[in-house]
Amino acid sequence: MEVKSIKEVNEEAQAQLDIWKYVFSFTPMAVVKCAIEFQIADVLETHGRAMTNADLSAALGCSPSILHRIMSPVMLAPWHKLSSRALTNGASAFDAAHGKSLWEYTSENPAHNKQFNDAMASHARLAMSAIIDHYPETFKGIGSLVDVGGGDGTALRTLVKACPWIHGINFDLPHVANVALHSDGIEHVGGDMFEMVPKADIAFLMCIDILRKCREAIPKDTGKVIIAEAVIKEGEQDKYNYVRLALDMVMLANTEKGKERTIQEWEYVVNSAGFSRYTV
Ligand SMILES: C[S@@+](CC[C@H](N)C(=O)[O-])C[C@H]1O[C@@H](n2cnc3c(N)ncnc32)[C@H](O)[C@@H]1O
Repeated sequence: MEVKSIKEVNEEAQAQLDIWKYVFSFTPMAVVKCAIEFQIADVLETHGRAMTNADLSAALGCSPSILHRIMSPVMLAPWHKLSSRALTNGASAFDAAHGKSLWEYTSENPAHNKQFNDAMASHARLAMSAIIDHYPETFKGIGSLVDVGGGDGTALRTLVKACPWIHGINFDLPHVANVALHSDGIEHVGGDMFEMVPKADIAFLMCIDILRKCREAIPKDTGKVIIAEAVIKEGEQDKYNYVRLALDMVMLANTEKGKERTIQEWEYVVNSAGFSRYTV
């Protein structure tokens, strides 16, 4: 395995951070558009004094937890918030725009499927390389690993290249698994993760909501689930928080239930799925 110096790792992390900032630079405008659509300024003006998140969401008829995410001070900076009728109904903004979920849309549009998978692959390449650089111990001694929602298999290709002792199972929806590139040491399996996850020593997730199924897929005593996800740090202003919050807006806009989570929310999700221990 190629070993990078701390300076190189830090420089790469900073470059990735800069790129994420440019990629997501549109999100404050989306938030402002939402604030205008909600007429938040008018609601506050009419109310005549400061409003709590609970009062404001009640006045707007929208979900308090979504409003809280949109109203996050870091994302808002000088302005305010986001939403749409679709969001208050619980469907994603993507659904509202296209009349179907992102996954239905990609399954029916091969060109968009390719574009989306390519975009995810760019993310996977960077994210997996960073994970391997920072946590090489995690992958020692693993026989098999299933990447749940693994897209075109780029994350696994990166992992198996660095750790050739691992047998990789790339699991995604059939329309994604069927067009994934062949690669030695990796098998592609198509299916719905809410129904079953292929058996392996380790389940790896860069997207979430199916922890319970992952728990069933791994050995009871020795199995692990590795989750590569952001942890939102409320009240803290470290240099990555902008990216985490922007990613949360992307989830809000494109998925029905997807979100980035605080450590307390992760704790709840992990405990609810029946896991007794976790390490962050
Ligand atoms: C946000 S992408 C993440 C891709 C990749 N893991 C990464 O982080 O770069 C989510 C992936 O989950 C897949 N997916 C969505 N719903 C699924 C389901 N019900 N069963 C299996 N895969 C699903 C999508 O096709 C997509 O490839």
